[in-house]
Amino acid sequence: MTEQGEPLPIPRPSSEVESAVFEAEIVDGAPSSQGRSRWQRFMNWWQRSPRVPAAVKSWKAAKLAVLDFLAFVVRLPWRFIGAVGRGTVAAVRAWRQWVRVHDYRDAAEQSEKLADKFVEIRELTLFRWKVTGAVALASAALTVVAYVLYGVPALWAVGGLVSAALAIFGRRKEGSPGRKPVLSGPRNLTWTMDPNILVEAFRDAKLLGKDESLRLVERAAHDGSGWAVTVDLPATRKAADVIKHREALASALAVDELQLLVERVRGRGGHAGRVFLWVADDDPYARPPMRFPLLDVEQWDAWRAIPFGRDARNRRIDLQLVWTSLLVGAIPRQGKTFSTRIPAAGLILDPHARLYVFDGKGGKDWDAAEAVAHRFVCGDEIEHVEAVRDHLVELVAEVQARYTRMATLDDDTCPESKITPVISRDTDLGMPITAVIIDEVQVYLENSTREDVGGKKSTIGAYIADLLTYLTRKGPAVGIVVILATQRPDSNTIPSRLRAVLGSRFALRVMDWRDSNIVLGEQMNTRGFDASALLPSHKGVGILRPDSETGADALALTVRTFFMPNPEWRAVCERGRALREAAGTLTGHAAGDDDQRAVDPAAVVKALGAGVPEGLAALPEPLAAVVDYLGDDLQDRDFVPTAELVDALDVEPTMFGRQMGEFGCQPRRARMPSDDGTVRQVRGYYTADLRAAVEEARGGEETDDE
Ligand SMILES: Nc1ncnc2c1ncn2[C@@H]1O[C@H](COP(=O)(O)OP(=O)(O)OP(=O)(O)O)[C@@H](O)[C@H]1O
Repeated sequence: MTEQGEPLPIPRPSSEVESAVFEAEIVDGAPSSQGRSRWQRFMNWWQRSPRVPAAVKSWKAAKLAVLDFLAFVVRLPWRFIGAVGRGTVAAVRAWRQWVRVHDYRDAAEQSEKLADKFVEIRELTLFRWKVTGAVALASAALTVVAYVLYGVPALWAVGGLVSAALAIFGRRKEGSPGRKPVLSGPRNLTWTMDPNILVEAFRDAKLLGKDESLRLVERAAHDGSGWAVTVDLPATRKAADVIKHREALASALAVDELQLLVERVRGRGGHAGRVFLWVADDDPYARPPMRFPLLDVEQWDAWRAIPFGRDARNRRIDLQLVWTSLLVGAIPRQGKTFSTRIPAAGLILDPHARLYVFDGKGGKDWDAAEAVAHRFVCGDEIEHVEAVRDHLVELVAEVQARYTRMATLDDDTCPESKITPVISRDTDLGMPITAVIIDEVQVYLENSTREDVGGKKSTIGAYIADLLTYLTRKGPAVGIVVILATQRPDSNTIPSRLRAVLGSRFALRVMDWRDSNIVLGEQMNTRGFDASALLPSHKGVGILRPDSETGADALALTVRTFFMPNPEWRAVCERGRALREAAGTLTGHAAGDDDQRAVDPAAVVKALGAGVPEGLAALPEPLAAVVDYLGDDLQDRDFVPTAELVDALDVEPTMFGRQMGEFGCQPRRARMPSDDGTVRQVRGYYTADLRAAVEEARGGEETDDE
């Protein structure tokens, strides 16, 4: 793939499958319809007939068969020697057991009659030794006679017969104990030569049963910097389970799990049981940093997916931003700011995109963006937090205004009451793609300064969370893109109602699987994606879960982001400014205009309040999310099962239980009718307890305030 090639949002597991499709589609010339139909009938029969060997059904199959045959011929001598060795060991073992009368001895031992049978066993042992001696002498005599009569060829013939017999005796057979060395050699890469080892690895990883096997769709081939193979699982097994148990499979194949890529083959040529495996030759992420491709382009279009990084197979992964939003989470120093600057750079290089850049860290990571940002705040003092709040209020009002304006546009200009590329670039309409990029967003969200929002007591942090939730939920349709980066993605910091609407997620290394799930979504670790398994040395490497709305069909993938150090970032920002100056789109802070637009705060609060119950903004998480979810049910229902809340709020059950406990809400048992009409005991919360906790939380605030 070229650096400037078409975007590759979803890694496609096998180009082989694709090429087969193309071959079938290219039709050269047009034979007469009768001739063609006869030919087609013949081809149809040829392809489908079970009597025609698969190897002669297509060029590809024939090529594979020839390759298989050549590989078989090359491996034959080694396999023969191996089989003779195994046969010798097995034959000696069998003879030893026989000569020592093991079967008889064991039977006597089990019936506790060993002492009675001692004499018999001894006699039998002696007899068998004598037979062994007689056979050995007879064989030796026969060999000598053959040698005398026929010379050296006789020795070769005897040797050949004996070794063939041993090889047959020692051939690999399923379930033949004693033929397998206890300590088999390292498995890594041996499976590329012998598919049986791959099958064994699947069995060891408990992905196949004892009597099940794999079907090789494409034999192992070196592909890029690793080995690739495509297999079909037995009908009862799912590719999703292999992805889930990637770590077990990596262990069975004796490679680091970061080296093993497992993908389900989807679409044409794929099905739910077809798995593509790729095993990197070495650590695919321990390579020199990769230059950001957009450094070489003059300008970019924010509507196009932005080159974000490369996966283990070095395929470019692009990130679609319009219509979605992004949450980046990681522990410090893993590359959070650097990876957030990648999508930001794509937007900066589009002169029609407008940027709101807020940096809660207050360092110099983002200061170059000041030259292009419509609104810019850098710092964590109260005046900075207030400025962020005011800019977001302005933007919420802008979203409302955009919806109103869009309703007046004719169907040709605005066919779906959604922004289009044409609308976003029309300066008269004033609806450019607008990105809100906030680094260390927790600084603003955690600010607990009291704030009166529409006559109700709240905090600035909670208000900013509400504003961001609104922008993330309602903004995409009118061209708003929200990008948030944080080192604390827990539900106390980023309320679950905000997290739930952030479509794309990117988790660099985090402390444990819980944190990983908080960024990537519930249960992602059990589906094989855990950002705590990334190595500290893997800076800029994270798990990307693209928004399903953007058409990505991979659930998530590990990506090494492009690297853009400060001088290059600065150059991008300067180019963005020059582009805006040329296009006449440099506005706001960058153009020296920091005046806030006049906004009706009541209208904004009303907009936020739509769908948000009274006083919700003042409630701490996860209580606010519970109240938000229950709505009128908080009064109407008596009891809510914990499972229902955990499911609806997308929260981690243990942490949720602990947090609810802090508000005095302890889970209790209640009897509830289930779907099948039976009554079951379930754990959950009485709404009376929840209402009391809400009262307490609000009352507590008022007391604090006094
Ligand atoms: N894609 C990358 N490739 C190689 N190195 C990278 C990459 N991204 C980041 N780094 C390195 O990781 C270091 C930390 O990056 P960054 O400052 O973005 O981390 P952070 O998570 O934002 O840290 P903090 O939380 O302290 O702000 C950088 O100094 C950079 O050298």
